[in-house]
Amino acid sequence: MIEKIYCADVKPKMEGERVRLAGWVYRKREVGKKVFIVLRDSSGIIQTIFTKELSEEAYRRAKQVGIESSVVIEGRVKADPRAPTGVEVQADKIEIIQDVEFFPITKDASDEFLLDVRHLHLHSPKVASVMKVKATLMQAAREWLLQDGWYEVFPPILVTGAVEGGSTLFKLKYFEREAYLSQSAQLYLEAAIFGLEKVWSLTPSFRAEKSRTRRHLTEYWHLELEGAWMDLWDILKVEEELVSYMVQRTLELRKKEIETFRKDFTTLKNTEPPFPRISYDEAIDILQSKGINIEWGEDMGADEERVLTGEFDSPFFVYGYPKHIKAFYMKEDPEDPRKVLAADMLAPEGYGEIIGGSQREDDYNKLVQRILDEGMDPKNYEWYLDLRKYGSVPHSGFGLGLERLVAWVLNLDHIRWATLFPRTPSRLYP
Ligand SMILES: NC(=O)C[C@H]([NH3+])C(=O)NS(=O)(=O)OC[C@H]1O[C@@H](n2cnc3c(N)ncnc32)[C@H](O)[C@@H]1O
Ligand SMILES: [Mg+2]
Repeated sequence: MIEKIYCADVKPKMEGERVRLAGWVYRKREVGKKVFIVLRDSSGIIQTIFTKELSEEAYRRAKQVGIESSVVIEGRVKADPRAPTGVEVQADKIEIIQDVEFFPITKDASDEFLLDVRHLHLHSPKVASVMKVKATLMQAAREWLLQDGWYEVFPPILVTGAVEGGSTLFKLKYFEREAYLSQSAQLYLEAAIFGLEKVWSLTPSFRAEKSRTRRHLTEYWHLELEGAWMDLWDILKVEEELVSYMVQRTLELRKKEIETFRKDFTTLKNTEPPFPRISYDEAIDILQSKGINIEWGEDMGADEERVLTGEFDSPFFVYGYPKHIKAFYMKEDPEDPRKVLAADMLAPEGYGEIIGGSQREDDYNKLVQRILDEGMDPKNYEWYLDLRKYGSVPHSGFGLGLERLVAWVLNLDHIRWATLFPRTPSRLYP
C-alpha cells in the first residue's frame, strides 16, 4: 500500500509539513491562474491548489484531469480558514492513476439512473456515510451482544421450509431437489439454544414480496436473536436495550454522518429503555379514533403503522396480535386464545415495523396443531418439531431488519438507499 495520509488527518497545525494523499477528484475549479481540486477519500475531503509557481507540470496535469479520476497528490500543508476544512495542500506533484473523461453521474441524475449505476454511485460521500452508519449500528450491536453474553451462530441460507409463509419463498433447484432461500434464520436459532441458550445471527433474508413499498426489499440483512428460558416480556427488554445501545452508540460515533441526513435528533435521543408498550387492541382503538377504517382482527399495514407512529416520539411496541394474522410458531396467549404472545417494534416518524418477535410455541402437540391449522404439512417440519420432543423449554426471539433501522435513523425516503445493491421486484442489476 502506498505511504499516504487521509484527508481528514491533515490539520492546520501541520502547516509547512509535506504530505502525500491518494483519492479521487471530487470537485475542480479554475480561478485565474490557480486550479483548485477538492480531493475525496474514505475519510472526507481536502482542498488542494495548483499553480505554475508551485509546479508547471503538476499545474498542467491538474488542469486536464477529470472528475472522479483517481490520483495521488503531494504538497505542503497550509492553514487557510477559507478552505472547506480550514486547511489546504499546496500541491507540487500529481500522479494520475486513472483519468476519467466523463463521470456519468451528474447533479440532476434521477433515482432510477442512480440505481442503474449504483456501482458508480458508491463513489458518493453521502452513500459512503449511509454505509458507515450501517456498519456502526452493527458494530454497536456486536458490542452489546458480546457484553450481554449472546453467541453468534451461522445458520444455513439454503433451506427446505417456510418460516413466514409460503407465498414469499424464493424457490431454487438444489441438485435433484427443491430448496428455498431463507426467509429467517429463526428455526435454526431455536435449535441452537439447546447448547448455547442465547444466540444471534446476521444473515441475508429473502422475501419474494411483490410489495413495491418504501420499506420492502427482496433481499435484506436480518439481525435475529433467540433466547432460552425467555418469555415475551424478557425478549422485549432485550430488544429495547439492544436497539437503544445501537442508536446511542451510533449517535456518538457517527453524528457528523447522521447530520447530513437529518437535522432533528429528538427521536434518536429518545431511544432509551423502556420503550412505550401498547396492545394491539389499544392500537386499533387509536387508529379508529383517527378515522382509519380498520376492524379488530385485521393486520396493520404501512399506512396504518404510519398513523400510529405519529402518537410516539420514540420506538414503541405493539403486542398481543390476533393469532390468525401471525405465524404458526407463535405461542397462543394463555389468557386469550384469540391472540399470540407476539410484539412488533415500530420506529417513529412514519417508519413503522423494524422488529418482529414473539414467544414460541414450545408444546409439541400445540405446534403440530398450529402447523395443520395453517394448512402446512408437519412432515416438512419434522426436525423443527423434534425440538419440542427433546428437552423443550420456553423461549422467545426476534428479527430486526437492519435496512429498516438504517432508513429510520437516517430519515431515508426509501429503504433501497440503506443497502449497497438494493434488490426489489424490479431490480436485480447491478
Ligand atoms: N427471528 C424472528 O423472530 C424473525 C421472524 N421469523 C421474522 O422473520 N419476522 S418478520 O417477518 O416480521 O421479519 C422481521 C423483520 O425483518 C424486516 N423485514 C421483513 N420483511 C422485510 C422486507 N421485505 N424488506 C426489508 N425488511 C424486512 C422487518 O424489520 C421485520 O420486522
Ligand atoms: Mg413482521
